[in-house]
Amino acid sequence: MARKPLIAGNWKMNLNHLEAIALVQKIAFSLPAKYFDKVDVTVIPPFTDIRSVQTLVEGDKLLLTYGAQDVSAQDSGAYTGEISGSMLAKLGCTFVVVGHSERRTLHGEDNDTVLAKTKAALKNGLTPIVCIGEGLDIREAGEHVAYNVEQLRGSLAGLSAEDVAKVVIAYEPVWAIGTGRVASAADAQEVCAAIRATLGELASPDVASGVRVLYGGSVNAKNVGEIVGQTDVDGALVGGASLKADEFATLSAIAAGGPLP
Ligand SMILES: O=C[C@H](O)COP(=O)(O)O
Repeated sequence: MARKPLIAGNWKMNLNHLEAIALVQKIAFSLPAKYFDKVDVTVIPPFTDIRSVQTLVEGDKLLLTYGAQDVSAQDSGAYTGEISGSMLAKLGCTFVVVGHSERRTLHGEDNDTVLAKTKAALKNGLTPIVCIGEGLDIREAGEHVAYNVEQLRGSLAGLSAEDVAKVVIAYEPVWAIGTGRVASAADAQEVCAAIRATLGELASPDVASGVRVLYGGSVNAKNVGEIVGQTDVDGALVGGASLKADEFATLSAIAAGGPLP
């Protein structure tokens, strides 16, 4: 099944709502409509920026989409500081990142939490970008494939095949995030292929062939071409390089197969 590449820019805790508007305007200006036939491009700003991004995207009829970096597992109620899936859906979000390694590590999110958040996203019509990835110790021990398969199984446990078909998976080796140390294209392919095979077991080979599997970790305009050129890599979850309009537009264009903007 042909899978349209997805480039998702995770801004993390960067840019206020005014800076967000400026960045989205610049990206939209740098990436003309013709590219969007061949690549989906989304920005994932902090919660406080989303309403401003929504107003801009809807007002100017931009073709890029947007999402959130996290979602509560709960529907509503006494959960101070949490943001629900229905709130994000109301803001027109397409995607929500769940289980990013920074949430797993810094906020103690385990697979059960990630699964609950994945379900909350699906329940509200949001596409979860479910993140998995191994630390350096696991990689050096040569246990990275088994580790990622186990994390994937835990994060999607019990989902119906119909729901598995709706998710995006992001493989982000923790040692490659924000370090400038990108996994080789072969490293990315190895794990992304194992992810797809596991999705086939969890749902069906047909479902697995339609799910987008992204790579994330120090992706930039120089390395994105080789990475998304791999059979089982369908795009990228981009951190640092997504904060620079020119670079993000360029790497999106490369993922679209060119030409450069
Ligand atoms: O969500 C994005 C990833 O954590 C990658 O971040 P990075 O591109 O800055 O390494």
